[in-house]
Amino acid sequence: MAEQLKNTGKENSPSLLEMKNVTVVRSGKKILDSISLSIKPGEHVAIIGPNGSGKSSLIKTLTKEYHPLAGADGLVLKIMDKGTWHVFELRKLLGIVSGELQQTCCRQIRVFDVVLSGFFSSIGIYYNHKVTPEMEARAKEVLEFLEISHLEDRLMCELSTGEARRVLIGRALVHDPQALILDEPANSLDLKAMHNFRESVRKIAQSGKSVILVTHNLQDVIPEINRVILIKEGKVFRDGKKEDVLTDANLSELFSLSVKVLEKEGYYQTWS
Ligand SMILES: Nc1ncnc2c1ncn2[C@@H]1O[C@H](COP(=O)(O)OP(=O)(O)OP(=O)(O)O)[C@@H](O)[C@H]1O
Repeated sequence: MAEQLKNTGKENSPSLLEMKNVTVVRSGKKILDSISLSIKPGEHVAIIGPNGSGKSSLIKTLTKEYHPLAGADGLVLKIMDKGTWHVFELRKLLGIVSGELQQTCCRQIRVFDVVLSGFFSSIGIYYNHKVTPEMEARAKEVLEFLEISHLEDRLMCELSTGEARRVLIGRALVHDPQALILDEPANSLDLKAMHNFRESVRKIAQSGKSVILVTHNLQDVIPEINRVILIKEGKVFRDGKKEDVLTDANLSELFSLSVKVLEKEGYYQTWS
């Protein structure tokens, strides 16, 4: 407990996420190796690592797609201070946007229905879903907030990658989750789409919701993020204040490549 408080400095608030000694084995290989980290509600964090370092596996462990090795010494995996969650409850608590989800959602479904389906952790609305006027009003509010109301009647499969990514943020936000988790959010976005996407994420971060960004690209790290966790070979390699962690030495060691880090107006870039 004392260790956890020392990490955050916020003595009385519960953790949004808490992991201690989390190890995940798939196909006989340790893909997460004794991960320990704690994230407070409202904190904005970037989780950065090279391809195959374990970033997506970390998210899948949070959403219970992957399970930690039972019996590890001092194992803790808690979300909002609770160890046991129904998987649907959990998905509502954490709004998740990933490339995988985008592929799954690329169907003949109306944008408005995709956003509404965030209430049901489904993709699209089905006969057993009871959509209330309050839900519809909230979906409209979210579309407005993200400045994509004009897309509401379009079909998901007809949207550009950038448009679809913002719709999925809407789906993730509609049920007012504690945190928005973005897994490789800016992949395949062009300059303008990336700019629009970042502006939407900045607005969400400024609204007080936690933003947890998982990426291998420093350019995705919005200025509101002030903590960075580096993941290497399934382990936490560095964890701390953005300006202390995003250094030439750390990034060179992380990517096993001589890298220079450039910072401009709150945004970071690497040069190798
Ligand atoms: N279900 C699985 N079965 C076997 N190996 C897996 C499984 N899921 C992940 N892995 C392996 O675990 C390692 C970490 O994968 P993960 O997808 O978490 O990496 P990542 O950091 O998200 O990579 P990327 O940036 O390429 O998406 C990889 O070596 C991957 O092949």
